[in-house]
Amino acid sequence: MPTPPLIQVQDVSKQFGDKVVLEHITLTLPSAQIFGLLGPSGSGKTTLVRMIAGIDAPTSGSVDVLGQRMPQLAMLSRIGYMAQSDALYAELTAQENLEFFASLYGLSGAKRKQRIQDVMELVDLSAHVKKQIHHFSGGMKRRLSLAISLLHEPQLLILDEPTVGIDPVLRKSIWEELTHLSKQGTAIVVTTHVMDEAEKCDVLGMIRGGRLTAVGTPTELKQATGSATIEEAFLSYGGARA
Ligand SMILES: Nc1ncnc2c1ncn2[C@@H]1O[C@H](COP(=O)(O)OP(=O)(O)OP(=O)(O)O)[C@@H](O)[C@H]1O
Repeated sequence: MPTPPLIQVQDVSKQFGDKVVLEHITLTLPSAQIFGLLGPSGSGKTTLVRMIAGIDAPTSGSVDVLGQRMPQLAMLSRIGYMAQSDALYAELTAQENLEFFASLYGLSGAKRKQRIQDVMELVDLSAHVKKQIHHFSGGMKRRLSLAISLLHEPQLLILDEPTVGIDPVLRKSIWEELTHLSKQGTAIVVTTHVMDEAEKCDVLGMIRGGRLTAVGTPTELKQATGSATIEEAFLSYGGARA
């Protein structure tokens, strides 16, 4: 049997009440790579990635991940999701937050300890594990949220604007890690406003007003529009300045 595509979004539309937020989105991502979703504020990026993560369901159309129809509870252990706003317990320490989420993912004992140590090193927060979250800066909370999404070594990692509020040095190291994870076989879906991040994706989808206006590698999208930069390509596909 042929391997199913990693992600198959088929004619997906989404409405909230009367408001149409996504219209007829069809998108196939065949295998593990870094897929970036670039679009202005309010274009529907979060809505689309939430459906790929299985947190929300389409109004019409279908979403399949690794051959499984979404949303599906059993897929949660294979997907890591980092939302735009941090879902952390402010009264607990970083360690306690990590232990809580690790137990949700069924991690225990030595494995749990090791994974917590690894992900905290990765986001450069090892020195702050004993600190309560309400003492964390915005950037530290983002980094902890990223660490949590990686705890269970998901096959598919979905990151909604992961580097907002993170300084350029750490942003670079996070992107190096995403590239490293991708090379090891983790599929990554990331939403962004930032053009230099978009350049680092293997494939980009441009979204505007709930419609996918273009999909291709950064080079393909620049060539197709005769643009020197992704920002120019994005503008020529009708995007407002992101
Ligand atoms: N639960 C909801 N109920 C009603 N409208 C919603 C809901 N969630 C999202 N929307 C609307 O859907 C549209 C798309 O929102 P979405 O958050 O997906 O955009 P986005 O591209 O991720 O924006 P941003 O970059 O600002 O996060 C917006 O107009 C938003 O107000």
